[in-house]
Order: sequence, then structure tokens, then C-alpha cells
Amino acid sequence: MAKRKVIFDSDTASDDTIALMLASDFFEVKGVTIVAGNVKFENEIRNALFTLEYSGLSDIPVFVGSNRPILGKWRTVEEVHGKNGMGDWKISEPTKKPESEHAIDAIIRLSKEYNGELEILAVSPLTNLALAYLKDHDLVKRIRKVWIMGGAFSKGNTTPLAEFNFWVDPEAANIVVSAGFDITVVPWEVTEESATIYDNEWEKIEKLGNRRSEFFINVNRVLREYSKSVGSKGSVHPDSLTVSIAYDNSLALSYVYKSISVETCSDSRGAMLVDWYNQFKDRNSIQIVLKADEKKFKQYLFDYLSRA
Ligand SMILES: O=c1[nH]cnc2c1ncn2[C@@H]1O[C@H](CO)[C@@H](O)[C@H]1O
Repeated sequence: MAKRKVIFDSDTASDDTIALMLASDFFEVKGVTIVAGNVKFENEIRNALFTLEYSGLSDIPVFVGSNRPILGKWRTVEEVHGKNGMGDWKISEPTKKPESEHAIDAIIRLSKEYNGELEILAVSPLTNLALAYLKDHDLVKRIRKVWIMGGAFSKGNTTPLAEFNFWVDPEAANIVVSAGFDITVVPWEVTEESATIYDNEWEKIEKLGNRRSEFFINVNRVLREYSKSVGSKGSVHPDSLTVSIAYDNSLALSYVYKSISVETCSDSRGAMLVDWYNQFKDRNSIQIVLKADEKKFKQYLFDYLSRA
């Protein structure tokens, strides 16, 4: 069966790189679009280029997108991903270069080329997608599906209420979730519950001793330390889980269809509001994953890492 066609939208650092590798295995990746978020923008671009080169995927184009959120100030989180966003692993300078076409134009062009087929894997702040939509509203009709890693029900990883991707650009998140796209959102708590790699699993990956496992261990070393320092039981892999759910929706064990909005004010900025009781009748519903299949996710991940 032909692989589904996707764009991988990413603020490439640590788990984003593994998610990109999985995506290239599961899907036909038509392009990687870079957006401001996790670490210094130049490093995000370099990390995406390096990951593709390392994986023998140099033919996948990288498009540079927005280097800042639409409105707000944000901070990068090198403490989570390492100074270079690759767990402080000293990566070589990639020879591959990004394309000259802007990410927003690439999203619009590819959505026309693969009208009704193209899906977006957004494991990042939603700035690029929001801007593409603002430039061309008909994008909604051409994009088959948008998979989003973002939002928190109450346990924010960046502020008490906000998950990082929604917090970086809540204005963009609001534009995207209310535009009318067919959306699945995988919130932070779901990923912490089902996409945490525990010590015994980490050691198992380390023991594989191949190119892919070496990459995994190196890029996620700082993520693991950081995750543990804030109370998680291992390294948390939200982007890899989201890509796996996109590939196999049966990984979404429990979900609801509700509308959401994203707070844009002061201390609650980036918070996800779920309309649990359907009080806002005119808003479009999206799929919100409540529980994911940890076992199946880890099978996909280990299978990929073992096949190096
Ligand atoms: O503490 C963190 N753990 C895991 N991922 C994080 C963290 N901080 C920022 N991100 C980034 O934001 C999303 C998850 O909120 C992921 O897309 C990841 O790239």
C-alpha cells in the first residue's frame, strides 16, 4: 500500500528528531518545515538537516519557516534539550542545505500538489500552519488531517497550566484549532503517561548498539535528565507518540470530540480550554486523545530502533 503523504512541522530538538525518523519510516515525508520553539532557530534547522542526513534521507527537503511566534515573547528551552538541541551531542555540520522556498509557501504548494491527501504532523508551535492558513483559507479544504502534539489539561510543562507548544504561540494555536481542519490533538499528560522511556527500557535501547540506538541515546540524554529532574519517571517522548498515533490511530485508546480554545492572557497564556459540556455550540470539534496505548507505541519505537 502506498504510504500516506505528510509534512513534518518541527522545532527540531531531541525527541523531534526521533519523531522525524519514525515519520519517515511510516509516511512519505514531502517536506520538513521549521518553526521557532525549542532552541535557537539556527540549531533547529541544523538538527533537522543532520537528522535527515544521518538517516540517509537527504532527499527530503527542509523549508525554513517562522523564526518567531506571531505575537508573544517566548523563551527557548535549552535546559530540556541541551544547548544545541541535540543533548549536547557534538554533531557534524550537515552538508545538506535548506530550500529557498519559505515553509508557508511550501505548505500551500504541497497542499495543492497533493490536494485532499496531504496530512500535517505538527509536533511544534503552530505558527507556520496558522500563517499558511491566513495566507490561503482554502488550505482547510485541501489538507486531509492535522495531527498536533500540544496542550495540557491542567498539568503544564512550561507554566502551571500551559504545555510548551501551545504556550510558545497560543495565538497561532487558536487560529489553527478554530479554522475547521480535521484535527487530532495529543496533550502533554497523555504523552507523559504513555511515552516515558523508563531506565530499563533506556538500557535496552543502549544495548542495541547500532546507529539508530546510538542516535537515540545521544540526542535524548539531556531530555532524560531534565524530565527526571522535574518528576517524570524517565525521558518523555511526546512527538514520537504523536507521530505513532497519526500512523496507527488505534493507539488512541480513549478520546473525545470537543472544541478547544487556547488562553492568550498573562499567567494562563497557553492554557488549553476544553468545552467538555458543549457550551460553545458554534465551534468545531476536534479529537482529543485521553489515553494512548503505551505498549503498542513502545513496540513501534523499539522495532524502528532495532532495524538499524
Ligand atoms: O519538558 C519537556 N519535555 C518534553 N518535551 C518538551 C519539553 N519542553 C518542551 N518540549 C517540546 O514541546 C513539546 C512538549 O511540550 C514537544 O513538542 C517538545 O519538542
